[in-house]
Amino acid sequence: MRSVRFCVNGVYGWPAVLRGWTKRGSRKCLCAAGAHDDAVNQVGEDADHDDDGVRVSNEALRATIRKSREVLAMHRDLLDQISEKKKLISVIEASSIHNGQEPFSGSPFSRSDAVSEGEEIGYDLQMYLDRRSQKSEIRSTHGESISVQHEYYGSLEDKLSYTDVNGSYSKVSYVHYLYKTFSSAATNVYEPQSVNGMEQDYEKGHSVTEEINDNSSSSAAVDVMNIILVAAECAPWSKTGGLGDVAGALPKALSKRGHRVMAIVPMYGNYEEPRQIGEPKRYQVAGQDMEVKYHHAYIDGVDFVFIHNPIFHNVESEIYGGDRTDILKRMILLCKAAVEAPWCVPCGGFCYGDGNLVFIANDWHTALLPVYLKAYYRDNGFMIYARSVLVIHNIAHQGRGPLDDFSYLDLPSNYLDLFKHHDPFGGDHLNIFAAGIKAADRLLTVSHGYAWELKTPEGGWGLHGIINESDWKFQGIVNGIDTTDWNPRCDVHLKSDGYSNYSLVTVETGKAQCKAALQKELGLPVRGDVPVIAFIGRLDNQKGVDLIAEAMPWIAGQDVQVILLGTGRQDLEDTLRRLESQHYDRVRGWVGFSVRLAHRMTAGTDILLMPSRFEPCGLNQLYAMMYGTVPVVHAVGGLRDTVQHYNPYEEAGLGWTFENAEANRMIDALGHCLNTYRNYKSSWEGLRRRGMMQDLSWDTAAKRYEEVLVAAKYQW
Ligand SMILES: Nc1ncnc2c1ncn2[C@@H]1O[C@H](COP(=O)(O)OP(=O)(O)O[C@H]2O[C@H](CO)[C@@H](O)[C@H](O)[C@H]2O)[C@@H](O)[C@H]1O
Repeated sequence: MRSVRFCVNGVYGWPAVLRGWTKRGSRKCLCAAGAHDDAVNQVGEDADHDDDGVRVSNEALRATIRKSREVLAMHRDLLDQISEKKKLISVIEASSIHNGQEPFSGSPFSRSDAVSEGEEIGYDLQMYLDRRSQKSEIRSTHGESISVQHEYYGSLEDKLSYTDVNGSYSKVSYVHYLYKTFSSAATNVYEPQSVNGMEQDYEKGHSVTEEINDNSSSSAAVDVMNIILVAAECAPWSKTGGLGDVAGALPKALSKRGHRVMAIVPMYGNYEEPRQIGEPKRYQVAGQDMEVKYHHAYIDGVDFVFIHNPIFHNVESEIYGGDRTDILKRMILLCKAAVEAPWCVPCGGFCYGDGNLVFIANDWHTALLPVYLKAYYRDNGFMIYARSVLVIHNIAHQGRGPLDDFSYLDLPSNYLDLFKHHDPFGGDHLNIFAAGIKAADRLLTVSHGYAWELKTPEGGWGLHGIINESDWKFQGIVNGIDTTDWNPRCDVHLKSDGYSNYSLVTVETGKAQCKAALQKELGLPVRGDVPVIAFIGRLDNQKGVDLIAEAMPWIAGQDVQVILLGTGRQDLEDTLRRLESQHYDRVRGWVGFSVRLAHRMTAGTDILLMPSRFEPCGLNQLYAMMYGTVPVVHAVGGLRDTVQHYNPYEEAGLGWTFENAEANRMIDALGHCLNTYRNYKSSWEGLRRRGMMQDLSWDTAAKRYEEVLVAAKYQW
C-alpha cells in the first residue's frame, strides 16, 4: 500500500521522521498544516507497530484527511479572494490607462506611503516583490505569468501612490492583499487547477507535497530564488575572519539582484535588532533534546535569522573553541535548525517554503546541511526541488573526528560511508567536509586559483581526490567586498580621532591625515615621509606572519614603520610582542581582534604585506586596494587572482607578488616596492589609483553566484 503524505507550508516534524528511521529505516512523513507535529507523532508512533513499515493506522489517516480538508478549504477560499482582487485590479488598470498614465511609471524601488504597512510589520516584502517583478522584466524570456504579476502589483502601487483610490478598499488594504497574494507567489502560489488537482489526488491518497513541488517547478521558469545562506559567523554580529565578512555581505548582494534571501547564523550574544519569530522548535543533538528559538531582523533586504540556544552562548570570542565534540554539537544544531527554517520562520509573515529554494552552506561547519537536506527530506520525497551549494573558504579545517562521532549526527547508518575518509595522516576517520562536498548539488570556492590548488595533493589537504571527483559541479568565484562597510569615502572608523574619509580625488591628503592619526594613536613617530607597512590577520601557519618575523632584521634596517595586528596561536602572539619590544621605535605588534584598528590601518598605512602560505581568496588585499594601500603578496590562491604584479614598463599592475612563501622572496618584492615608494612617486600614485578604481564590490560575484544557483536548480 502506498503511504499517504501531506504537508503544506508547515514543519515536517522531523523528530518523528527520525524516530521512523531509527526504528525502521526510511519513512515518509505525514502531516498537515496546523497539526504537523500531532499528525507526525501519531503516525510515527502508529508506524512503530507496523511490521512492513508502510501501513498507517486508520485513525491517523482519518485525522490527517480531516486536517487536509480544512487546509484545502482554506486554499479554495484564498483563491476565490485572489480572483476577486485580480478583477478589481484590472478595473483600476483600465481606468489609469484611460486617464493617460503609464502603467509602470515610477521606479519599482520607490516606496509609496502604502508601504508603511510593510514597515508596520517590520518587513518590506513589497520591496522584494517589486524587485522580483523588475527582475522578471529584465529576464523577459521567462513566461507570461510573471509579467502578469508585474502588471498587477507594479502598476497598482503606482496607482496607490499617485491616484486616489475611492471605494471600499483603502491603499493599505490593497497593498496588504498584495503582500499576501504575491508572497504566496514567491513561496509556491497554488494555481486553481492545481489545487483542484491536489484535492483529487489527495483523495486518491497521492502526495500533495509532490503537487506543490510540481507547481514550484512550473514557477521554476523564473530564475528568482529563495536563497538561504548558513554560516557559523556573520559580520557585524560575529566575526573571526573572512567568512564573517562574506556571510554579512553576500546575502545583501544577492537580495539586490532580486532574490528573497535569508542568512542564518548562531546567536552568540544578546543582539539588539533581532526579535523572536515563529514558534520554538526542538531538535535532537547527540541524544540531547534542545530547544531553538528563531530570532529575526530584516536588514538591507535580507532576513537575518539567528539560532538561539544556550549552546551558543558565551562562545562569541571563541566561536570554534571548546573540545571537538562541543563544536560538533553546535554545528549539528545549527544545520538542523537551518534546514527546517524554510518551514518555520515566517519572515514578514510568510515562510520561504521549498519553491526555488537553494541553501548556501559555508565551510565544514555547515557541511552537514546538504547531508541533512538529503537524508531528512529528499530521500523521503520531500523538498525534492530544493538544492544545496557548499562553499569552501578554507579546506584546512575539515571537521575531522573518530568514526564513533557518527552517532552524534543523527543519520541513518547507510550514511556512514559518506563521512568515512582515509588519508595518510588521519587514517580512517569521520570527515564532515568530505560528506558535505559529496552531498552538495554544487561546490564552490572563493577564487579560481584556489579552485585549481584544491585539486592538487598539496592544496587539497587530503580531500583533493573527492574534489577531483566533484569537478563537474565545482568552480571558483572570487569574493567581493562590502563597499558600504569598507569604503574610505564613508568608513565610520575614519570619522574621529584625527582620521579622515577620502576618495580617489582626495587620496593624497586623506591618506596622509589617516597616516598621521594612526602613528599618533599607536605612539609611533608622526612622519609623512616614512613608508608604513601593515599586516592584519589570524596568527596561524596559513598567514605566514612568521616569515615577517624572519625578515624583520632586514625590514627594521630600512627606514620604515611596521604595524602588525593579529590574534591566534600563542607562540605567534608572543612573536608580535617580541618584535614590538625589540624595535619599539618603528614596530607595533597589536595582539587582539579590533575591527576599528583593522579599518584604520587599512586607511593609514602605505603597504599591506600578505605572505600567506595559502590563501583561498583573501579579503585584506582587496580592502587595501580599495583604500589606496599597495599590496605585497605571495602569489597563491586568490592573492594571485587579485593582485597583478606591477609592470614598470607599461605602468600596469596593482602591487608586488612573490613566487615562494620564503622570507628572502618576500624581501625582494618588498625591496622593489619600497624603492618605487621612495623614488618613483608618479608610479606609486598610479598603483594607488588603479587599485582604487577597480570594482571590487559583490555585484559581479553575486551575479556569478546566481548563475551557479540557477544551474543547481536545473540539475538532477
Ligand atoms: N586581529 C584582527 N582584528 C580585526 N580584524 C581582523 C583581525 N584578523 C583578521 N581580521 C579581519 O578578518 C578578515 C580576514 O579575512 P581573510 O579573507 O583575509 O581571511 P580568513 O583566512 O579569515 O578567511 C577565509 O575565508 C575568506 C572568505 O572567503 C577568504 O578570503 C580567506 O582566503 C580564507 O582563508 C578581514 O576582514 C580582516 O580585517
